[in-house]
Amino acid sequence: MVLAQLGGSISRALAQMSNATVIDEKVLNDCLNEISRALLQADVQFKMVRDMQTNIKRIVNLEALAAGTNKRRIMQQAVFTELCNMLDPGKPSFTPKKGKPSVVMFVGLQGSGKTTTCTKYAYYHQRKGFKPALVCADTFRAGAFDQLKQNATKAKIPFYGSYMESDPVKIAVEGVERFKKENCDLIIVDTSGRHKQEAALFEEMRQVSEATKPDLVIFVMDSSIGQAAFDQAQAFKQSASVGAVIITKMDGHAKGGGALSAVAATKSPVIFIGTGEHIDEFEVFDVKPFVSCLLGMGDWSGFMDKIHEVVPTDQQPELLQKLSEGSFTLRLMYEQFQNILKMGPIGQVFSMLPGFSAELMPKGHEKESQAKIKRYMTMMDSMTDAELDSTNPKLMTESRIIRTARGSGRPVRDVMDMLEEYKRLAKIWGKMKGLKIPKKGEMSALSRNMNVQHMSKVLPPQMLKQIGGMGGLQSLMKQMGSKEMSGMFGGMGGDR
Ligand SMILES: Nc1nc2c(ncn2[C@@H]2O[C@H](COP(=O)(O)OP(=O)(O)OP(=O)(O)O)[C@@H](O)[C@H]2O)c(=O)[nH]1
Repeated sequence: MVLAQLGGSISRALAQMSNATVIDEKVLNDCLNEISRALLQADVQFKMVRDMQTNIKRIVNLEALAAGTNKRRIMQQAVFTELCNMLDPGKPSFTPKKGKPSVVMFVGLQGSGKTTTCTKYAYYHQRKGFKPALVCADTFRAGAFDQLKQNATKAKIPFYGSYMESDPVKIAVEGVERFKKENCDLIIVDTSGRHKQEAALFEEMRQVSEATKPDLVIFVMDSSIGQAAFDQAQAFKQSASVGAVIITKMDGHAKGGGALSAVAATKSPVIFIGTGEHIDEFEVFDVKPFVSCLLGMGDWSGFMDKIHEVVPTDQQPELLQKLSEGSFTLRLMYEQFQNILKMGPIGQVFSMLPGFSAELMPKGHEKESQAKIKRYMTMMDSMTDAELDSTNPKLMTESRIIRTARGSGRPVRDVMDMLEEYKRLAKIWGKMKGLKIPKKGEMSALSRNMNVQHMSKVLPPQMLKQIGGMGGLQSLMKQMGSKEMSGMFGGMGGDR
């Protein structure tokens, strides 16, 4: 991904700004111009970049910037918030429910990865306990039905299509009716693509949509199309009521900024991204980690922030040490589950540890998520110390899985689910291998900055002004030690 380049350019712009002795309007403008240039190069649409620039100028208080020692962070936070807002259209998309038949129609240009993505989407839901089915209403591309058939057979997903029939509407209607009768709860209709946006394609899409009345229309977009993303997404939105977006080929050389444009054009959220040709190279899309990555804040500082928020202070050095050695074990996962459960009602926990949010705790399903975490912990209670402390999932042989299932009174499938979850998290957290642990002083400086940020939100604005804004608060906390300050102002009610 070329996202790293974007991160690098933004980091350089921020560093230049924080090195300036005096922060005035010009320095701020120069920094914003640099950031805008970097975003444009990453294929974010021009108008969006311009709006973002205006918004940041409105948010960032020049006085606070001048006084605060951590200018870079203040700006970075502002850019981060703006990009997150761009990617969050403010309303979640339709989500299928198990046991209740839903029809989901896929649209997109030829070669965008539509057919592959239909199967990935079906497979993802199948693993979550859905009964999906695939309908090939793509009669335009020779070979489309064969491709879908092959993919579906591999994933053991029922499919419907025809070599003879040339009317996509007829096939779509027949397929949907048939799978409704067969009690499938997620009927996925793959439609034709074209090499470019053209009237015939849109008319066909409209007819299929009218005949099958989908609960959700997903627009599939190739991430490498660059600045064309906005117009393409908008054209699809105008012809079919697109309710969600999936961006494919994020593993390639795409710059990633197109995702922002697609959301803006369709006013619909990105729900998944494709990260490879294989059926399981498909990830739930989570706005915050994506933007962290886009800004190059990613792995290190974003990760640290989250650890500071969720992991108790005394556990932090040990956790970081283990991660730097690349040993994310089941025991570590267990301890992080404990931390999350201790934080109280999950619904109120705004930020979670990296990787823990979207997959494990989808919004609106907090109760189930909490129960799932407890179930996972019960299963881990039946594992041996060697298993918990190992980073090698192969230790969990078939017989050990059966034994753990029996020991915890859970079905074997649940143990396998838990191990899958572990593998997923180990992949995310494994990226921390080789990280440089901050020295003691650096660590407390980091926590202090976190606390300054937090305090500035918690304190009534009047009081913050009296203290001398962000800069005043920062030096005050330095003098008093951030812990005492946290104690002093604790319980004043914050933003979460
Ligand atoms: N690297 C990578 N390749 C992908 C991804 N998604 C799809 N592809 C590949 O992109 C190519 C086109 O995918 P298809 O699924 O055939 O595209 P389509 O949009 O259905 O094309 P039409 O049916 O002609 O409209 C195939 O070679 C896929 O394997 C992805 O996330 N990453």
